[in-house]
Parts: sequence; C-alpha cells; structure tokens
Amino acid sequence: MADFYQNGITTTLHNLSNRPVEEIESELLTFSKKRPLGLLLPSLFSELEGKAMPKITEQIKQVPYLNEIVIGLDRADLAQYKHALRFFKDLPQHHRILWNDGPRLKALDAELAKMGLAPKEMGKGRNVWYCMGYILATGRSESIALHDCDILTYDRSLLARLIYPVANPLFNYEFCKGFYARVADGKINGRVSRLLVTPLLRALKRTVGNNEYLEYMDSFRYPLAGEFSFRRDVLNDIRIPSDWGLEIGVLSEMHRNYSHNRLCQVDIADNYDHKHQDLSLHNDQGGLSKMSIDITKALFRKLATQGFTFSTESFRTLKATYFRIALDFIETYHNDALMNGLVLDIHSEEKAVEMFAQNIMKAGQSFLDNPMETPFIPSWNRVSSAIPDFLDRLKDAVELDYQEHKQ
Ligand SMILES: O=C(O)[C@H](O)COP(=O)(O)O
Repeated sequence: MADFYQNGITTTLHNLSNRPVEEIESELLTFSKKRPLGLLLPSLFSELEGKAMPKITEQIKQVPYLNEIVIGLDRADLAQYKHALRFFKDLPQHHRILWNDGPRLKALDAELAKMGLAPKEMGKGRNVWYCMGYILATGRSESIALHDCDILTYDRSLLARLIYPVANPLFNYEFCKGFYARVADGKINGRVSRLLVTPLLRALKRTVGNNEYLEYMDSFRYPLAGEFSFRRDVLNDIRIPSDWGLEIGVLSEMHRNYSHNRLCQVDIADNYDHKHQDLSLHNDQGGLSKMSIDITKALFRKLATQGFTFSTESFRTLKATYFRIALDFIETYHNDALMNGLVLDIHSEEKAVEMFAQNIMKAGQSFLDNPMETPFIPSWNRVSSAIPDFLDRLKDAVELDYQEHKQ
C-alpha cells in the first residue's frame, strides 16, 4: 500500500485501495463511450518469441474497453510479419500491425527521407512515431495508452490504471506517466533511473541553479518508465527523439506544451520486471552505456533551449557533483534494500555510477562538438504540412499489408 504524498509539481495518483481490476474496467467501459480508448504497443519481432509478450497478449484479450490496438512491429521479415498476424489474430479488439520493415512502409519512409523528414535512427522512438501517425490517421481513439512489450510482471490492471487518468471525462489530463517499483527476484533494479537520472537532476539543480524544468523532471517518480498515456491531440505537435532519449524527450515536450495541471503520474503496479540490458562498460554504442549518453544529452539539449550555456568546465563540475550525490544514493538504496530483505551489490552499483560519470563527460563533449545534431523526429503537423496526404497513405499502406497477408 502506498502513501498519499504529493511530490513536487506533477500530480500523483496513487494506489490507495487496490481496487479490483473489474471495477476499474467497468468504469473505463463507460468512459470509452465518450472517449474511445486505444493501446499502442511498440514491439520487436523477437519480443513475440520471448516470455513476456505471450502473457501480455493473453491479458489484453480480456480487456473490454479498447476500441483499437496498434502494434508497431520492428525487425520482422515477411515470414515474421505473417507470424505476427497469427500471433495477434485472436485479439477480440480491432487491431492492426505496422510492419515497419515491409516494402510499403519502407517506401513511405524513403519518401520522407528525401525531404529530410524521416527518423534518422531505427529504434523504439521511430516505431512509436509511426504508430502515433497511424493513430492520428485512423482517428479511432481519443485517449491512448502505450506500454513496453517486455514486461514480465504484466497484469491487465497495469493498463487499466495507466489509461484511467486520460480516459475519465471528468479529468482534464492531457498526459499521464506511469510509475512502479522496479523490484524483482529480491533485487532493486532500474539502474539508469536510480543511479543516473535522479542524481543527475539533483546535480544539475546544484550546478545550473534551481530551475522550474528540473523541478518538474525531478517530480516524476519513474522518469524512464516506458509506460504513459495521452489524449490524441498531444500527437500533432510533439517532437520525439529517435534514440534512448525518448522517455525524457516526451516529458520535456509535455513541459513545453502544457501547464502542470494538465499532466499527472499514476501508480500502475506494485512491482515490475522486464528484460535487463548489460551495462556495456567497454562499448558506449550499446547497452546502458549508450542509454545513459542519449539521456544525458537529451537533458543538456533541453537546458540549452532554456538559455543555459555549457562548457567543458561546467561539465567537469557537473560530473564531480553528480558523482558525490550518486555515491550517497547508493548508501540510501543499500539501506532500503537491507531493511526490506533485498540484495544490493554495492560493487556493481559503484561500477555503474563510475561509468555514468564518465558518460556525462562524453555526452557533454559530444554536445559541444555537434551543437546542431539532434535526434528529433519532426512533428506530424510538419509532415502533414509538407505532404498533406501522407497520413492517409500511411493508413492505407498498413491496411493493404494486412489484407494481402492475413490468412
Ligand atoms: O529504467 C532503467 O533504469 C533502465 O531501463 C535499466 O533498468 P534495469 O536496471 O531494471 O535493467
């Protein structure tokens, strides 16, 4: 059971009563008559063959209130796309799969690339972006939830709690971020969130000075959660990064576009486990190392748009401040773990913090070397203004793929 503390400037909706999921779902069903509800699932083909996705799909089959499910499928050849069509076939809700590697969607991507409008990197950001365009094109959903496809502890109450704040017509939220405790197998996980993001935000507050944006970011209990929900109009004017800065980038965009009372966060699960990546200590092009660089750059870029100037010296100071704060956090997490009978390996935590500290310098250097380089994908408003019928053709391409290959 959680407490009811409101931390910082973002409204927090807690789980104070463990309401039965059926009860929430029956409310959602009523809401869905006024605000049709959708679900966006960005997935890799390999996730269909993993442990999490079959269970997630079984749970979603029982969800009564969804008007549309949009699955973005990455890294699938034709046989794998057909496999995916079979995999999702029994979903009772209307659903379509964006076969991102298929010839039709690739041709559309090439058309955008010619005009400098296509995402520059493959990955979850790109996948989510195309699915968002598709949702705009179908107009079938008014409020939409998005969650990762590697959640091992998935239960359909996660979805119900995630979508509720943007589904209830009495609420005025445009966007809602999920949070949970990433505790599994007797361990406290969430290494990047705990050991990089929170201490870095605290260090930035100390070095660049207290700033409303940093306060806002720090008020999210799990800023890296891949789970969030939003009203459809959010999609027109959002610029999302195609790299690992996606989650931070989405929060930053919400900060730019809406006032605080339109944003909230919600407790969606008692615990959460997912696929864990390697730290990737010796290769900053992969694993949590690349993730930490992308995330740090996303924060620097946002602060630069607010008029802050950075230099090698300021990054050096930031690194030192971060390092001290992060080491103190390890002690806090360790004590929390001990009291709860959990395990926390101080040595691996310190190794992670040392790597993140180095990556703050790398992110800083890369920011100084290439100030104009951004991973942002253009907003759908911009694409539609350049190519007015693009969204319709995206919708048609998804439908043609489906009609051609469904069995
Ligand atoms: O949320 C995070 O911090 C990263 O996704 C890493 O998570 P993990 O430590 O649970 O693998």
